Parts: sequence; C-alpha cells; structure tokens
Amino acid sequence: MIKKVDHIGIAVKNLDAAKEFYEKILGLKVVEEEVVEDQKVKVAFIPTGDSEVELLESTTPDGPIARYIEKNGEGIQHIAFRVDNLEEKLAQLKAAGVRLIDEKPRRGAGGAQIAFLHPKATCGTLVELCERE
Ligand SMILES: C[C@@H](C(=O)O)C(=O)SCCNC(=O)CCNC(=O)[C@H](O)C(C)(C)COP(=O)(O)OP(=O)(O)OC[C@H]1O[C@@H](n2cnc3c(N)ncnc32)[C@H](O)[C@@H]1OP(=O)(O)O
Ligand SMILES: [Co+2]
Repeated sequence: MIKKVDHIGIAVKNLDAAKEFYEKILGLKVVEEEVVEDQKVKVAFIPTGDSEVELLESTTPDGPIARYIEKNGEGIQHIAFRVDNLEEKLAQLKAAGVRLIDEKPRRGAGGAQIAFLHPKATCGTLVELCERE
C-alpha cells in the first residue's frame, strides 16, 4: 500500500548553493546529508511537514543526476512514494506489466529500501518507491 509522498527529488549542480537557497532564503533546515554510492549521488534531506525535499548532486559525470541535468537542467527529477511492503508492491507492478528499473529493492538514503519505475511506464514522471522503518 502507498502511504504518502515520502520525498521529492530535486537535481542540483551544486549542493552547497542549493542548501544556501533552501536554508537561508526559504528558511527550511537540512537534517541529514549522505553520499549514496550505489546511486552516484550526494543528498541532503529537508523535512517539510509530512514529506521531505531531497536535494541531489551527482558524484560522477556519468550518474543519473548528471545525465538528467545535462539533458534538462536542474529541477525535479523524481517523486518518491512511501510503501509499507516494497517487495510485494514490486511483484504486483511486475504482474501488471509495469516497466521496472529495479526489480529488487536497492539501498537508498537513510537506510531505506528503494526501487524506481521507468518514466515511460508512469506517464512521464520518474517514480521511486521506498520502504523505511
Ligand atoms: C538516493 C536515492 C534515495 O532517494 O534514497 C535517490 O533518490 S537516487 C536518485 C537518482 N537515481 C536514479 O534516478 C536511478 C533511476 N534512474 C535511472 O535508471 C535513469 O536515470 C533512467 C530514468 C532510466 C533514465 O536513464 P537515461 O538517462 O540513460 O535514459 P534516457 O535519457 O535515454 O531517458 C529515457 C527516456 O526517459 C526520459 N527520462 C529520463 N529521466 C527522466 C526523469 N527523471 N523524469 C522523467 N523522464 C525521464 C527521457 O527523457 C527519455 O525520454 P525520451 O525517449 O522521450 O526522450
Ligand atoms: Co529519492
């Protein structure tokens, strides 16, 4: 079952510059920063009520965030929905013929289990599903 929007992923060129805007100008607060090697990103999480903003800077010129920015510039790269059972949700989507990027959960930020659905199967938005304690 999908519980809520967990976070909105925003691709940025420079995490420090983005933090400057979100913290100093908007008045929000980064609570956690982490490198997720598996996704070739450095992330900063900013709580906004019941959901968070995830700022993403690429750690390599060939990662998904670098490729996204090269093609589209900075901006919203994905939306993440919290699920209570990721394996079960992936099996259900696979049975429904949905194109999955990840058939098995991978490790995400903050110890979450994550998996992506292909934007061509979701009416144009890259969707992440995540399960966390
Ligand atoms: C840390 C973690 C966490 O929260 O815990 C994260 O979020 S990590 C967040 C970063 N990690 C990821 O994004 C991992 C999953 N992403 C991927 O595997 C990749 O980025 C893909 C989504 C498959 C795109 O791959 P690639 O750039 O090689 O393909 P491509 O440029 O040929 O794109 C194929 C088609 O999908 C579209 N497309 C590509 N990226 C898109 C996006 N973010 N949103 C909407 N559409 C997108 C392209 O425009 C293109 O459409 P046309 O054919 O019409 O031109
Ligand atoms: Co994410």
